[in-house]
Amino acid sequence: MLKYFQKKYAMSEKGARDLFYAILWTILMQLSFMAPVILGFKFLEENIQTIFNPANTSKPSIAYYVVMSVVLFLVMLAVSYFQYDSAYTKIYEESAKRRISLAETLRKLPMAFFGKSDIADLSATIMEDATQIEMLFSHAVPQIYAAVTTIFIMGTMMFFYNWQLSLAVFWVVPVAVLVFLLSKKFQDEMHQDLYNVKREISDTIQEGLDAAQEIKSYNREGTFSKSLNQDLDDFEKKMIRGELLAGALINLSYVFLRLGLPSVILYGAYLLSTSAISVFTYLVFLVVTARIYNPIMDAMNNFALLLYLNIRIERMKEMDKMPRQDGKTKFSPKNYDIEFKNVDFSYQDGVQTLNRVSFIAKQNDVTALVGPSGGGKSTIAKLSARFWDIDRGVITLGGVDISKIDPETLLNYYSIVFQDVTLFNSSVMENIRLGKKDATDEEVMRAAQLAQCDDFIKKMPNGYDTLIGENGEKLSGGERQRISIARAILKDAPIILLDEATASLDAENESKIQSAFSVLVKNKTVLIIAHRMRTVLGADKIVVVKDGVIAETGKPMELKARPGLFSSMLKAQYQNQ
Ligand SMILES: Nc1ncnc2c1ncn2[C@@H]1O[C@H](COP(=O)(O)OP(=O)(O)OP(=O)(O)O)[C@@H](O)[C@H]1O
Repeated sequence: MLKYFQKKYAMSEKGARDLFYAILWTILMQLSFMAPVILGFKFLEENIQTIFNPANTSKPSIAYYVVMSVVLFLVMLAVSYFQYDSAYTKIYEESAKRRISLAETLRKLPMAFFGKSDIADLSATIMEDATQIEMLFSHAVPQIYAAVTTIFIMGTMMFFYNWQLSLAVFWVVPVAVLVFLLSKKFQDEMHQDLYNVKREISDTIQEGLDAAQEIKSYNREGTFSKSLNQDLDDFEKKMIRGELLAGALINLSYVFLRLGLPSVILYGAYLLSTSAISVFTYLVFLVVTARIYNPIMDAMNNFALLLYLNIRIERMKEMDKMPRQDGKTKFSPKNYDIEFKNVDFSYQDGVQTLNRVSFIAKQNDVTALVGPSGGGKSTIAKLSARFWDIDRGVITLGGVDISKIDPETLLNYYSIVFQDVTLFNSSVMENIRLGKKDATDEEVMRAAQLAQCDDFIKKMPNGYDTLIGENGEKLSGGERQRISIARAILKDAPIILLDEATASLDAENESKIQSAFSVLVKNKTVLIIAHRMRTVLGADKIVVVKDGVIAETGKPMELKARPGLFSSMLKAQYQNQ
């Protein structure tokens, strides 16, 4: 049973055990709530017998019923407390743990996962899905199991008491359940459909927010909001249509359930007229029938909710199954050479991006990755810091296979200066301090000076305390990159991954960035995606990448002298200048 819960509802072992206890206590609670009714009937039976049969002088003991009532009341209180504790407190604890574990999973997922499922979707899974599932396990699941068990127990007792009247009570249940199940398939499809549309809409909104600048600059606001409105309209129509149809089917099954009471009234009256049952039995069945359908309806409602949430649980299982990037957190490389040995890599199955890539980027050397666009330069640079895990071959840092090292530990050894610099809406000081959390203000300022940031920062209204706006929108491209270089200088990691700016910078910015680079790369292992002649020719080693394979490697002057891809690229660039 516990294993079943764990697997079916993607729960931890403790969570499954807590759910089991929550169900058990809910059953006990429902049974304890029935006990006073039974006691009441017993009391009535004894009194009615005295009314109908005056010869029977045995008086019921009032004291007995008073004591029993008090005892039952205390039992009900105690059981309710345990039910509440197990169904709410414990289940909410599980849910909090589930959120933390999802967040932990996210941290350990390879970057590849984030390409496929975007952030809006992931945060929806963590917050929204986890909240819905929390509700489900604290309310719906214990109630479904408890209702089914309680009704089974009550039904059996009633059949033993009077099987004919019990048939009149229960014939409606299988019919109603059948209609309900018929709607299940339809509801499943509808929910999956709606859920997908909803995800698409949040994706569109997220995309719109991310690309707000582009949408504005290309005057595409009208088109964007038109397509969003269209999606929202579709969603609304689908939802109304789905709700109406599902609602109609569910109501039909409720109508069947409601037919139970008239059946008991009519059939009971008939049995009474033939003296097959006593007035008391008739009364008992009328009272019970009036009450028994509500828990059945609740169970069906909860079951519908469970169907809806199945899709969410499946998605959580999907995330749990993703391969995680783990590894040792203790790591001491003997040097900072990066070596690729026969590395194969693909972003998607069937499309090989890198094919048997082998080269060494030596410590204290600048290794330049050059080659045509789309050849795989950025991929190589990112793989060297384990942004993704490779398909075949090995990448080592100081002789240690990086796939065996925890990604966060590994990243401590890298400074990454790419074009897509992420800046935060806080002060310039804090943005640079990101390179080294505990750096003093003096250290930050010194790094900024070395990265040639000092002059433009001092011109800002509040100097280092100026807020630089969401993603640094108040800064120019060259200034943003210099901030990111300052971060890297502050971090002072032994390996530098650099993506040289492709956008044309003005002469002043260009020369400042060059001097900032030269400070940054001193005595480091430098892997640079190079676009400019000056950088390419100044490198210690060139690795030419084309269509995912290494076309040539060597010193710049050697390659220049030799006919090949590099020399023809050089010629082409000179001709363009
Ligand atoms: N996240 C990704 N998912 C799927 N495919 C990708 C991804 N990133 C890159 N690619 C593909 O991998 C191939 C190599 O891309 P990569 O960015 O490494 O080339 P590059 O040489 O750095 O190009 P450029 O000089 O234009 O930046 C390209 O075909 C690209 O479309």
